[in-house]
Amino acid sequence: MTTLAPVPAAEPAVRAGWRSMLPRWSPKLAVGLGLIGAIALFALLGPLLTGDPATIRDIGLTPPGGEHLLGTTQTGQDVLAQLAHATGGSLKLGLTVGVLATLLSALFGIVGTYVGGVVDESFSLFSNVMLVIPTLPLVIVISAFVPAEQRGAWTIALVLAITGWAASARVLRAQTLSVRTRDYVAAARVAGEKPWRVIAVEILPNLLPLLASQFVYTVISAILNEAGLSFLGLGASNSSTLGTMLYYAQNGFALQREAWWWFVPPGLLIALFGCGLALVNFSIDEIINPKLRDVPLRVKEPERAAAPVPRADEDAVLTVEGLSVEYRTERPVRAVRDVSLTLRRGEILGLAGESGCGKTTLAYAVSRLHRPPAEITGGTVTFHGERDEDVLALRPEELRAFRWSELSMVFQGAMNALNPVTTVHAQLDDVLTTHRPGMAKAERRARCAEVLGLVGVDPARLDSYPHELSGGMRQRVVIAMALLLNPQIMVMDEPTTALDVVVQRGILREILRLRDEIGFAVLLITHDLPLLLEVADRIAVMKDGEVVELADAERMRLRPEHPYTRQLLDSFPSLTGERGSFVRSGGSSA
Ligand SMILES: Nc1ncnc2c1ncn2[C@@H]1O[C@H](COP(=O)(O)OP(=O)(O)OP(=O)(O)O)[C@@H](O)[C@H]1O
Repeated sequence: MTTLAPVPAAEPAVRAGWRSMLPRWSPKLAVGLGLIGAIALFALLGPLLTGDPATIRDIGLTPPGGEHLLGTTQTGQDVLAQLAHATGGSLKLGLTVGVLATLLSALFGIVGTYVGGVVDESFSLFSNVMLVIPTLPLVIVISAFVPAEQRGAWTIALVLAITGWAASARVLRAQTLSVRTRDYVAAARVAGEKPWRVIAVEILPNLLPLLASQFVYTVISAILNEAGLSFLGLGASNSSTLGTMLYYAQNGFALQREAWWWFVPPGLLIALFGCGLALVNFSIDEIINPKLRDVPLRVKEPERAAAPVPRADEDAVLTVEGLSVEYRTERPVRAVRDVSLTLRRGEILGLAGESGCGKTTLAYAVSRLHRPPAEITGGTVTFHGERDEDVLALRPEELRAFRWSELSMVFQGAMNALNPVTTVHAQLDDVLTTHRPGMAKAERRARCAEVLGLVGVDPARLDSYPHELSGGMRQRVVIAMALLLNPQIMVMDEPTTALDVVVQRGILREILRLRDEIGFAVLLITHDLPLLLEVADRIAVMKDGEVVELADAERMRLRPEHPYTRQLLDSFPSLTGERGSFVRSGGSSA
């Protein structure tokens, strides 16, 4: 595949090596790391700066002030000093439980599932049993069973880890079952990779966001559960945690005595720490999934003043003028460069070119379906309906109406776009209820049956589910869906590539017939130039994001002008049955 040359842009600077693996610095990540860092620093340095938290003074329940920044407890102990020690205790306990429970859930949820058979069944049974045992009573029983003097922080951590892994293991098992059957995992197994490597390299990276969120959840619930246990007097006997602080505040009637400084700071710290972990967790998705790394989550489309281009040709239905699209990634790619095209009413305009030349990007941009990091950097797309409309300047509600009513789309692999759990009728009907709310039910059903008939599918199939149809039938249903509202333009990107040649030709013949009957225009994208020579009226050839030649199909077949068009034509078996030079010189059959 040809990849376009990166744009020689100065910004954004390319991050090299391992740094390119890191998520982009975002406000979320900064706030999350800031919160965790500040709390961890407070836990580390606080005890050194605040003195002994156990010192009893004769100034019980003093509100925050100069000498005691966070006031004192009932027995005159400094709340700030207690908070610093307790934060350290809670963080250690939360992180220990988080690590232990995550390891247990990974063992039972991932390894067991990957190994399969009896191991999976027994691991799954054990997880289920652990899941149905009510956690809090079990924790209370185990904690109560251990004598108070032996009930240290480690014992509590162990108890919480043992009771806290099962739910995560269930979730991980479900996800592992799904990932285990994916093609790339099967390919790794066939390639002879060892089981531990398949788990570590193929499966685990896909589960990391899940593991990370389970870890965050376990840490937070460990801190909260420990607070609950301490509250009941079953917490660690030899350590101070935020939970024990809350326990003593409760016992000292802090709430009734309006001593908010005793219980608000520990509660607030638990909430802030959870918030920080959750924010960092969002950024972990970016580390794992390269697709998310460069994509701004929210992109505000630039406001454009409508600049419709008057039709140059009486018959024009769509004019694309100087359109440029760029992928704003680490290495920006100018996928479409200054493309100008005119689509005439009722014509089939073919768009051909090798893989990666920008055909799909152009189709998405024309339909305004491009998503970040793709950005339209220049040009106009004008639809010539009752009046000329600048498609790139349409507001969201105008765009929604424009898309299916005036311009519909059939994209690569569209037959997989059908929802497997609803009938063909329900899916066709959805389009009508959205765009034609005034249409009666019987009328809608009749229209759905009519379009199915148009594309050569028996209307009796309306009540079938997609899995009950062949690939060719599903593809026809998708085309029927695109026809429902009688659009003036259909953008078809490789609409038949997944089908065998006979079905492919059948569907294309159907499209030609429908075009003759209904009169819509088609922008037909494919890298199959000979196919375009058969069905298209005019053909545009793209290379490296630019249209290098645009001509009538007949002229292009007989007298291709651009060397690249000639090369492309030569690379297919010729229409007269002889093989093209590319195939011959390659020495192998195409
Ligand atoms: N999300 C993306 N981020 C960065 N670059 C991208 C992205 N999507 C596509 N590209 C690049 O844009 C260029 C055009 O891709 P596009 O999918 O439009 O090609 P195409 O002609 O439709 O190819 P094919 O026929 O294989 O589908 C390619 O160089 C591709 O690597």
